Amino acid sequence: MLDGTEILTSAQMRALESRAMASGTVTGLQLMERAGSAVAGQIRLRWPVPGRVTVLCGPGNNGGDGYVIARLLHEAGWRVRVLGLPAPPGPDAAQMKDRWQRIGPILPLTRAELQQGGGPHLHVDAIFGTGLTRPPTGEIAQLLRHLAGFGGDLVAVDCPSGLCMDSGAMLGQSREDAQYLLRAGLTVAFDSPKPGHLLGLGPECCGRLVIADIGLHDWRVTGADDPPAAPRPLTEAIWPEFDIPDSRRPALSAQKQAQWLSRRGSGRGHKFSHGHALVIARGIGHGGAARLAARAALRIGAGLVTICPTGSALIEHSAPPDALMRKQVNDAEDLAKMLADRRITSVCLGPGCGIDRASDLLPVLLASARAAVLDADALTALAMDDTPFRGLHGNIVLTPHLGEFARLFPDLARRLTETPDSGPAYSKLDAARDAAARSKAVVLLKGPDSVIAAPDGHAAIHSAFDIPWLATAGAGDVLAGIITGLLARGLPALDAASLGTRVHAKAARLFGPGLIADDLPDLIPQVLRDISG
Ligand SMILES: NC(=O)C1=CN([C@@H]2O[C@H](COP(=O)(O)OP(=O)(O)OC[C@H]3O[C@@H](n4cnc5c(N)ncnc54)[C@H](O)[C@@H]3O)[C@@H](O)[C@H]2O)[C@@H](O)CC1
Ligand SMILES: [K+]
Repeated sequence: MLDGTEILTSAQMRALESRAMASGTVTGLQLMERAGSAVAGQIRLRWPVPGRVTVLCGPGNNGGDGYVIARLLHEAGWRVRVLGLPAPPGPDAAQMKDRWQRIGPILPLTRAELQQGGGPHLHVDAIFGTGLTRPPTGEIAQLLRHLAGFGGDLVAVDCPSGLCMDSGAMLGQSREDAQYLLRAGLTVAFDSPKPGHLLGLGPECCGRLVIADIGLHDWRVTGADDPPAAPRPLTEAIWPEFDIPDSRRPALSAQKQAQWLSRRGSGRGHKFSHGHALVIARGIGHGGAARLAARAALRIGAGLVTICPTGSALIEHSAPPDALMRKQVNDAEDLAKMLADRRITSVCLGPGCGIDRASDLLPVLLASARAAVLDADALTALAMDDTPFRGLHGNIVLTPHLGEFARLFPDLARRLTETPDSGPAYSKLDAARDAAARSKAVVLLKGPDSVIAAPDGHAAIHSAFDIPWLATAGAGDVLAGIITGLLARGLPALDAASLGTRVHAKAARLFGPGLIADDLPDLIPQVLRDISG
């Protein structure tokens, strides 16, 4: 199984569809037929015995897809009831509506009508898709509330209605305290996942996400000679159930990352050709986090890894792994001396290191222009600085969780907590990109929906809602170590952060529930075997 695919925003998706239609090769009506047919096909695959279905059709093209689904399911022997609006939709959806009306009636799209449906059956939500721009109100809001509470089989067309496809927020509802959430068992989206499928409330609302090919691939971005309207920059989704299409990103694709991991070199390589990583530790009694990071850096393939506590704490690090080197770093002067050795290719600062020590060592580390991961206490130390981003550069990875992010970028974090009253709502993707542009470093904003963004706007989303057991003490230290090891091996920061996030999550998936952070590093070899296959 390969995992990783391009993500398009709603605007990028509309631009892609317009390019396809402008080419004269395909019409909007044909795209709508393909979209509806993809959803009907998924329904027939998963519910092979025709039953009863209510299709809820909204005012636009999402509703148009709904009329196609109704017709195709009717032809397949389903008993179909359609609820829709009296106002005429756009020309394509209007044609699809007409075709349905030759088969059956359209009942009012109201909560009262929905409740007339009788016993258990399937519901198809084709009310709003990428065109949602404001919170649903009035009768439709009432109906969505009812759908949210009813717990039957719900299939969403493109997305559950009310979800902002660019952010994963429910418009008009706070992220922390949503009043109602549609929870589909299945969401069939078209061409590419959108950020909202992967971020925020998206995964919870979408259920199983299927991306249907509707034949738009030839109009994707291909290279420098694309017209200016081309959708870019591209983002990458990393999600357990996707296949990788042939995506042409400047950053390494997941597939190329895997090839990079398994490259063998000339056979004459020595340990320094795989880099030398330093992991800064602290005084006595605080070494666990740094040891987790160092073990992970070794396992991901850094040629050498040296753990650097204060002199008094060296003894604490004498236990295995014996492959780990130890060297005392008592102060900034010691670190400067070590970094004079150009064979040291990356540094991990933060896990268990202490805020004061991180503050002391940061200026020397930044002045050395070394690739580095700044995690945990190093992020807090940065946030306490009057000029927190001075000296950061594109080969540094900042790895904040939301709390640390709020300390470093309070205004961006605040925007994330506001209740969105129009779309596209401000997303975690926007926040990570803004933070990367401001700090000039790569930002890995951690969570079940991790976003990795570079200062130039390239970004990846890693969705890991399926592994809640990864939220365990020390898991972040292991991730910092993995990324440090990849940086040591020479991988650019955006790729090191996205590949590191992927390896980390895969290790957690392999282990399953009951995981503790100590288990993760030793699972890395198996993950590497799996992904470089
Ligand atoms: N454009 C195309 O060629 C294709 C579009 N497809 C479908 O079309 C959808 C997008 O269609 P549309 O752009 O028509 O948008 P939607 O069908 O998502 O939205 C319908 C209309 O509702 C209005 N609206 C937005 N928020 C509202 C609110 N809170 N209350 C009431 N009305 C509101 C908007 O003005 C919009 O025109 C996609 O999600 C997909 O399902 C597919 O058929 C594939 C082809
Ligand atoms: K929908």
